[in-house]
Amino acid sequence: MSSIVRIENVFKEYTLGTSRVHALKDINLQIGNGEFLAIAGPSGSGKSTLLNLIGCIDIPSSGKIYIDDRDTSGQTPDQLSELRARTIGFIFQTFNLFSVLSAEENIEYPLLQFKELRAAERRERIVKFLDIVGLAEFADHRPNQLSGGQRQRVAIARALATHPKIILADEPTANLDHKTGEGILQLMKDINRNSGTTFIFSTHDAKVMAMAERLIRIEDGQLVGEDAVHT
Ligand SMILES: Nc1ncnc2c1ncn2[C@@H]1O[C@H](COP(=O)(O)OP(=O)(O)OP(=O)(O)O)[C@@H](O)[C@H]1O
Repeated sequence: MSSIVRIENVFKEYTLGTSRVHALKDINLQIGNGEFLAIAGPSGSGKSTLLNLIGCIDIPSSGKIYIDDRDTSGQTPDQLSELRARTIGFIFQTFNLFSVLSAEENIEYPLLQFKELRAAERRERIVKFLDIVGLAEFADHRPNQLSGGQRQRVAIARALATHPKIILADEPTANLDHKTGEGILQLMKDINRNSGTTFIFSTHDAKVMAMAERLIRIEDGQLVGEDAVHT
């Protein structure tokens, strides 16, 4: 399996007033194309920081990150945002949908940045991904007309619509009840199996961890172990 993400000797520090926070300390990690991987750890352990670095939302203080064999260090902000737009889809714990847009408009929104995509192709993708997440009948509903689980399904469709190689999900089930959260994880897993899209998600929920195929543990900014999960 080729690596879609390669992290080498990555450190991340934040300065807070006069003190320094060592959020990540010497992280080394390779993630294969098509993996379904969970990053688990307590609050403040560095999960979001790690996801933000993989997502090229932030850059390491030192060390290297390769995404799809591209070295992300030394790239301009424009090059990084292009890499992000074409390679990575994001799912957030708070869904982050536009409240004034319908489900289908939310899914279309990231597609508008790709000038080569014509309206007919955008429509095709909206219909396809609404169907995959089981919301074909809710196309014209706004977020406040949808349940939490349905909102996260719209967010999944939106993340998939750009055909990313990697989907990053920071605590995707944190605002959902257990049953709904498990449904969301199962949907992500089905999509991973059917499409080969790599999924990397963070969680501190044991039930969600149990659904991962690979589980890495982070504590106090360091990787402390890995479980192979058999599913
Ligand atoms: N922008 C920032 N400025 C200063 N410190 C930060 C910043 N972002 C994160 N930190 C610190 O870095 C450490 C790791 O935070 P991070 O958000 O990555 O943890 P987490 O595991 O995602 O936690 P949670 O589960 O609570 O979201 C924490 O000590 C946090 O306070």
